[in-house]
Amino acid sequence: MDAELREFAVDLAAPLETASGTIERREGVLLRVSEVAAAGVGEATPLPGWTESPATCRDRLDAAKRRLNDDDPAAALEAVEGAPAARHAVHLALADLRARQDGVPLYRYLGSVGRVERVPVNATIGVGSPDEVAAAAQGAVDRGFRCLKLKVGSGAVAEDTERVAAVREALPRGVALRTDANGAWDREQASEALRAFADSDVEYVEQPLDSDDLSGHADLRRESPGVGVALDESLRTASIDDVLEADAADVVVLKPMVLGGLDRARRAALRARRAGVAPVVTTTVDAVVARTGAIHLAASIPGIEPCGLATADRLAEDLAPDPAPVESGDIAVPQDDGLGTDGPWSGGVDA
Ligand SMILES: O=C(O)CCC(=O)c1ccccc1C(=O)O
Ligand SMILES: [Mg+2]
Repeated sequence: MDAELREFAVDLAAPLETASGTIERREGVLLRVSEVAAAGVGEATPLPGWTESPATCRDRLDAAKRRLNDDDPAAALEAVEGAPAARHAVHLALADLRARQDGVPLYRYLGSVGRVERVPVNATIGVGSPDEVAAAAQGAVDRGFRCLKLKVGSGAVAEDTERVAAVREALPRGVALRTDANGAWDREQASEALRAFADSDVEYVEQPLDSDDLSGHADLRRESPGVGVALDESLRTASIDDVLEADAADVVVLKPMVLGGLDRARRAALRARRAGVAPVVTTTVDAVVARTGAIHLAASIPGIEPCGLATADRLAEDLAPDPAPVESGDIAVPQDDGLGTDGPWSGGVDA
C-alpha cells in the first residue's frame, strides 16, 4: 500500500461565527492510499477548539503514513487514536479504497442496505436584522429548501425572538425552522428563548447552553417541551452515551471530523436513534473530500433528518468539482464506487 499526504488551504466566502471564534479559512491535510488497482482519499481539517491542533494532526498523520506504507492499516488507525481529525482522514481513505475495491458507493460500504438517492439538508442563515434574515429565509425557500437553520445568541434574547418570528412569518406552511445558539445563553436566557420560540414553531435550538452543562440541557428539555434541544459542541467532550444517560438532548448534531471518523459518527447516530434521539449529520465546513464523506454517512442512516451538509457554498474555492451539489433542498448522493471524488487527484493530474 502506498500513502501520500498533501496539505491544502481553502478560504471561506464569508466569515462564519461559532462559539469558539470566527472561521475565515480552513486548512488541512489530504491522505491518498493506493494499492495496485484502486486508491482511496481522506481529509483531515482540524478546527481549533473542536479537534486536535493542526500540528498534532500533522504529526499523527505522518506516523499513520509510515504504517500504511508498511501495509499495516490497523497500526495506522492506532497511530491516530485520540486525534479525531487525523483519524477521520485515515478511516475515510481506507473506507473509500475498500468501497471502490468492493464496487459499491461509500454509503453502502458504511452499512446501508438499499439504494439511497438523496439526503435532505437545511439552509443555514447567519446573523442579521429581522428584515435581512426574513429575506434570506425567503431566498432559501425559493431555492427549494424545506428546512432552515437560523443562527441566534449573538444579541439579546428579545432580538432573537423578533428575528425568529420574522422568519416564521415569511415562511410557507410546512417549512421546518431550527436555530443554533452555539452555547451563548445562561439557563435563564435559554428558558426565556425556548418559551418564546415555541410561538414560532421552532423545531429545536442547537446548543442553547454551555457545552459542559448536560444537566442544564436536561432541565431545559423538561421545563420547555415545546421546542427541542439539540447538542453539538457538547459532543466535543461528552460521549453519545453520556448525552443519552443524562437525557440531555432530543437531537444530536454529529460532525465526523470532531467524532474521529465516519464509523464512529455512524455508531453514535444509530445508538442515539435506538434511544429515541434523532441524529443530524453536519460538517465543520470542510473541503470536498470530507464533506462528501459526511454525505455518504448521512445516506447510510435510514430516514435521516435534514442535515447541515449544504456547506459547499460557504467556501470561496474548493479542491475539486462538487460531486454532490444541493438541488432543491436535497443533496444527490454520488452513486459511483467509493466516495465519488478523488479530490485534487482527479484525472490523475498532480495539482
Ligand atoms: O450545521 C450547519 O448547518 C452548518 C455547519 C455549522 O453551522 C458549523 C460549522 C463549523 C463549526 C460549527 C458549526 C455549528 O454548527 O455551529
Ligand atoms: Mg451547531
